[in-house]
Amino acid sequence: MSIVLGPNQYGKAEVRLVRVDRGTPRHRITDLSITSQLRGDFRATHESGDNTGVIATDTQKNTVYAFARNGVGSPETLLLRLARHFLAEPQVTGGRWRAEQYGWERIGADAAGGAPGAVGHDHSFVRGAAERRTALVHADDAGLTVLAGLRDVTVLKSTGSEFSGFPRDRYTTLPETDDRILATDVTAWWRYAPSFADAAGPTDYDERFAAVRALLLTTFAELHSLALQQTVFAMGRAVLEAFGDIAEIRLSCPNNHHFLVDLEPFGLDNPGEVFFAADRPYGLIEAAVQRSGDGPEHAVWSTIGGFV
Ligand SMILES: O=c1[nH]c(=O)c2[nH]c(=O)[nH]c2[nH]1
Repeated sequence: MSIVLGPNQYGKAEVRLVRVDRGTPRHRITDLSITSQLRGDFRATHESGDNTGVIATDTQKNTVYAFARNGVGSPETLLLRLARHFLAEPQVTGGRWRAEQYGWERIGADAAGGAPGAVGHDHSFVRGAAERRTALVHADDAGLTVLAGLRDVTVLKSTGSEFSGFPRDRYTTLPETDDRILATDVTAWWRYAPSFADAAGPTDYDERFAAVRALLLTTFAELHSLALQQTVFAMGRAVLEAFGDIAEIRLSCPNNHHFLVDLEPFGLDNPGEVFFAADRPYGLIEAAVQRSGDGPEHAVWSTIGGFV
């Protein structure tokens, strides 16, 4: 038996990049965390420390900043530029480039009765919620694959959610309910079919991201939910029905339980108004929503940890 090197990749993780577009007095900021990882023929460095072919992780980081000098565009476009740049080196045969984008809102943008025209301060911002936009470009022998997604989009509906009809055994204590709070932090990744990037004209990843996000949220809001599982599948199905060039979508949604507090000891009723928001344990509902007849699992999914 001999010991051999298995799959490997390397690069710089979480390169923090803030880009200010100051072409007009009304600045725009793009705040990203980017991870670049290369795959290919890196046997020599692992086996003998021969770094002849190793593109230093420091160089990968610097490339991110240098590319940002000409503008970032969408996270997907920046990642595609990075992928194509590194893939031009003969020893690089694949890789994974990943971005998380943090939201900043203009200060004053939410002020009631604002003046017509541009809303919010020109160059002062307040960091938004925990929500992040995500993007990933995966390269292997089969070519480039683009995923887009979002993380930790916290949503809650105060009615329009039930949970009943589940089996009861000697360990079941959960009461059935026909009216509960449904709350979750939506994390989703969707995979663009090659036809999305191949369409005539520039691919508008920003516009598509906004449309998918809006559809996920309206579906959450409008479906009368009999289970979080039903809501999760409906959100994914709505996206695939609306966009033929999205091949599949995967969702991961914790059930952020809100338990009705028993106020009877205080001589009070509680008609669905006072809740205890538990943070753990939580249900965790995950599903891939796919088109029937699609082939085996796409290789990109094995590169994303902690996801169905
Ligand atoms: O929407 C739900 N799905 C479950 O599977 C489940 N299990 C549970 O205890 N509460 C809920 N809610």
